[in-house]
Amino acid sequence: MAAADNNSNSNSNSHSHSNSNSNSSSKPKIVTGSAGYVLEDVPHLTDYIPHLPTSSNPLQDNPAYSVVKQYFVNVDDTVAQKIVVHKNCPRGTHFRRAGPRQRVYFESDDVHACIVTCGGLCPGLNTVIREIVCGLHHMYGVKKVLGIDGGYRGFYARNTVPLTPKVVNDIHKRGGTILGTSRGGHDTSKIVDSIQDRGINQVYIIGGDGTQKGASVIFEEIRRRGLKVAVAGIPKTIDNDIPVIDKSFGFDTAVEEAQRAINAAHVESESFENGIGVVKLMGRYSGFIAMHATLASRDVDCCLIPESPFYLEGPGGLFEFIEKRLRENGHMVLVIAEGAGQDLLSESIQSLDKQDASGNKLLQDVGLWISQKIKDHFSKQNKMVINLKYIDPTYMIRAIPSNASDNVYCTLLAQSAVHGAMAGYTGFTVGPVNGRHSYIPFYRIIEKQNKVVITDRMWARLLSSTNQPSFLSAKDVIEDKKEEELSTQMVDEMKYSVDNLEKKVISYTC
Ligand SMILES: Nc1ncnc2c1ncn2[C@@H]1O[C@H](COP(=O)(O)OP(=O)(O)O)[C@@H](O)[C@H]1O
Ligand SMILES: O=P(O)(O)OC[C@H]1O[C@](O)(COP(=O)(O)O)[C@@H](O)[C@@H]1O
Ligand SMILES: [Mg+2]
Repeated sequence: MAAADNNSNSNSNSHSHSNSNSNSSSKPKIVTGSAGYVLEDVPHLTDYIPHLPTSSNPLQDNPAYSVVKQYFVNVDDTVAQKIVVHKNCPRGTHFRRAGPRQRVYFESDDVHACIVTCGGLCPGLNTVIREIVCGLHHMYGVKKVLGIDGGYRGFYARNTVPLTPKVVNDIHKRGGTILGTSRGGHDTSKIVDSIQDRGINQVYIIGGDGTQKGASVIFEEIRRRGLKVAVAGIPKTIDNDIPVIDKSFGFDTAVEEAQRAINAAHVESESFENGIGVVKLMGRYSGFIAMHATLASRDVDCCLIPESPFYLEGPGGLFEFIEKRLRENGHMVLVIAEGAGQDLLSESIQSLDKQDASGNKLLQDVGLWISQKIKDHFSKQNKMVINLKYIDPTYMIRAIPSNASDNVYCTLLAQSAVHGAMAGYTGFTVGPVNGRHSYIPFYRIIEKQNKVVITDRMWARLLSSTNQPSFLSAKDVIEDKKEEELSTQMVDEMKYSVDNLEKKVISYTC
C-alpha cells in the first residue's frame, strides 16, 4: 500500500493552502477516563487527513527486534505525569507512551525526512542527529534524509546536506552540531513552502523553548495546508528549562564539565590567604546547572541562582556570609548562575535592554559584576585582604561532546521521535516523563519554563549542604510555599474538571 498516494499536497509546488479538514487549528486532544484520568494526547496525521493507508511495521521482520518480546508499544499505553499520589486524589495527566507501533503511516521508500538544529549549543546534538539518521535507515529502511544547514533560516536561505549512516558515523564524538545552528530567522510560511517544495514529509526539529515554539507554528501551518508531513520536536536545552520532561540531554555532561571549573576555583582559593573563587555558570532563567554542579562538588560555599533573590549588604546578606566563611575556613567558593541577581545589576549598571536575534534578553555579566562588588566591599572598609579569582567557563560546558549517559539518552530520544513520526503522530515533542519516554503535545512544552522551585526539597538539600543563608525571611518562605501550593492546587482542579469545561472533548470511560 503506498502511503504517499495520499500525499499529493506534500509533493506539489503550488503551496496549496487548502485544508482537507474544516478544523483549521488544532485543539488540545484530551481524553478523560475514570478516577480523574486525563490523557493529553498528541495530534495524528489522520486528524486532518482521513483514510490514510497504513502498512505493517518493517521492524517486525528485523531480526534485532523480533527477539524482543512485546517490542511494539500497546496503542493504549500512557505515562503518568504524577506518580506520587494519594488514595483519593485524581489520577491526573498522562501522555502517550513513545515507541514503535504495529502499523506505520509511511512506506520506507516514500519517506523524505529532514533534520534541523536551532538555538544555542548543547552536548549531544550530534548524537541525536546520528541516531535519527541511523534509526530511520536501519529500523525503517529510509534512505532520504536531509540536513538543514544553520537552523530555521537554513530552510530557505542555505544549502542542505544529504545525511547517510556513513556521513554521521562518528559525529557523536564531536561537540556542537554538524548542521550548524542559529538564532532568529524564523519565517513560518517560507519554511513550510520549502518543506513543500522539497517534498519533505518528516521534519525533525532539535532545539530549546524558542525552537519548540517555532516547531509548533510550523506544525499548525502544515496542518492548515493539509500536508501529510509529520513534525517531531526533540527538546534541547543546556539550562534544563523545558517543562514536563525529567531533564534535558546534555545537562549531565554540562554539570560534569562544570566540576572542572569549580575544582580549579577551589584549588586557587585554598592556596591563597582569604582566597575567593567565583565561578559563573550558564542558566538564563533557571539555575539547574549551578544547583546540580554545587550539589555534586561539595566544595561550593554559596550558590546563587535566578530563582532565589539575594542581597549584598547588611545582616543576612552575601558580604556578611563571605566574611564569616573566610574567618572560619580561610577560603570560599561562590557559584553564580548567569541569570542570578539581574535585578541588583540593573540597579547599579544602566540596563541596556538588548535582545538576541531570537528575542531573548541579553543579560549583563553577573560574574564580573559580583567579583568587583566583593573586591570593592573588602577593600573599601579595609576589612580584609582578599584574593579573588573569577572563572567563567560559560561556553566550555556546552561545546563538548556528550558523556556516555547522555549519549544513551540521545539515542532513545532520536529513536522515539522516529517511531512516532513513522506511526503518523505529529506536532509532538519526545521526552522522558518519570523515566518513560513519551509523546508530549507542543503546547505543554512551550507554555512555561522549568525552574528551580526554592521551596522544594532539592533546594533545601543545597542549602543544607552549603549552609549558606537562604536570603529569605521565614515570612517570605511561608508565602512562597503558599503560592506554590495554591498554583498546584489550581492546576489539579482545572485538570479534574476538564470534561465539564470543554464540550468538544472526546470522552470515554476506561
Ligand atoms: N515564539 C517563537 N515563534 C517562532 N519561532 C521562534 C519563537 N521563539 C524562537 N523562535 C525561533 O527558534 C529558534 C531558536 O530559538 P532560541 O530562543 O534562539 O533558542 P532555543 O530554541 O534554544 O531556546 C530561532 O530560530 C528563533 O527564531
Ligand atoms: O551566546 P549564546 O549562543 O546566545 O548563548 C548563551 C545562552 O544560551 C544558553 O546556554 C541557553 O540557550 P538556549 O535557550 O538556546 O538553550 C543560555 O544559558 C545562555 O544565556
Ligand atoms: Mg531558550
